Amino acid sequence: MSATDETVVLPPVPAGDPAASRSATLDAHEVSAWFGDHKVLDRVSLNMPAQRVTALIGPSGCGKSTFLRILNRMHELVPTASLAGQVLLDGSDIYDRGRRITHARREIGMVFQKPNPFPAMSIYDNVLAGLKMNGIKAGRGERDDLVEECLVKAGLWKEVRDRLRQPGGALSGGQQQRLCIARSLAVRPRVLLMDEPCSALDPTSTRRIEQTIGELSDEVTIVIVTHNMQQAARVSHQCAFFLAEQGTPGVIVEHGDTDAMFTSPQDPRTSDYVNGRFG
Ligand SMILES: Nc1ncnc2c1ncn2[C@@H]1O[C@H](COP(=O)(O)OP(=O)(O)OP(=O)(O)O)[C@@H](O)[C@H]1O
Repeated sequence: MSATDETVVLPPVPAGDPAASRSATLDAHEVSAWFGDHKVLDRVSLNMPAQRVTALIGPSGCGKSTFLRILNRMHELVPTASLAGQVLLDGSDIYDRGRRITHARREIGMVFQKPNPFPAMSIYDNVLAGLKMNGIKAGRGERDDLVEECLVKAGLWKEVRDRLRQPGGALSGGQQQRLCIARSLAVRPRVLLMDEPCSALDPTSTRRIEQTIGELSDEVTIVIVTHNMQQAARVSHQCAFFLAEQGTPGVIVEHGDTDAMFTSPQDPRTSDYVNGRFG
């Protein structure tokens, strides 16, 4: 990422209930994707409601990460990549020609599989790193408040409040991942995408991140890719089961309320997958 030429101000914390209002609904409509002439997703539609956690599940290679990256315009960073369809953020298409790519990425943040803080940069500066990249101005007092706000929300404040000037790289893996979540939150996104955020973490750190996801879900829409069925059951409100059968592009076989997907799936392939019979 690079600094942008636009200068914007930090979206205000809404008065009253800060949680309620920035979360937005994301709607994927008939999304198809290719790498070169290899089609990897075929007309995938999914509604990801505001203030809800949506889990994307399915075997390796079925297109979950590609779909996730399409949701904040990261797919187009791959030179051979192309796509069709629409992604609507509260009704407006993030791929509209008049819409800046930086705007989509600011509104729709991403947390990756491997924690990727800037290791030599202080914890404090790590949280604020996204502001500079997005050309967001904030005064000193505002920055201090924002660092505390985001670290509290990411569930890290109590552990680092006395060492904010120490390097981010000195934290444990789980703490680094929560620091990355805090960094994503600093630009006040409306949606947070998480691509297997716990796969590099131990069980204790994993449960701590899951707790953070639960705490955040009121204020930011969360879409998470996970291979861990217990995790999908624990953290998500709804699930979408992706599958790419015998070299065909990935599709959503079934989606719906998480409890229903796990207890009474409609499609036998979903049942087989959530019960660990393949994948
Ligand atoms: N940069 C790329 N260039 C070419 N093909 C790619 C690229 N990234 C992914 N693919 C292909 O797209 C298909 C979907 O991959 P994707 O990573 O989205 O699946 P996934 O379900 O997230 O898999 P996993 O669970 O293993 O991460 C696969 O066939 C993969 O090989």
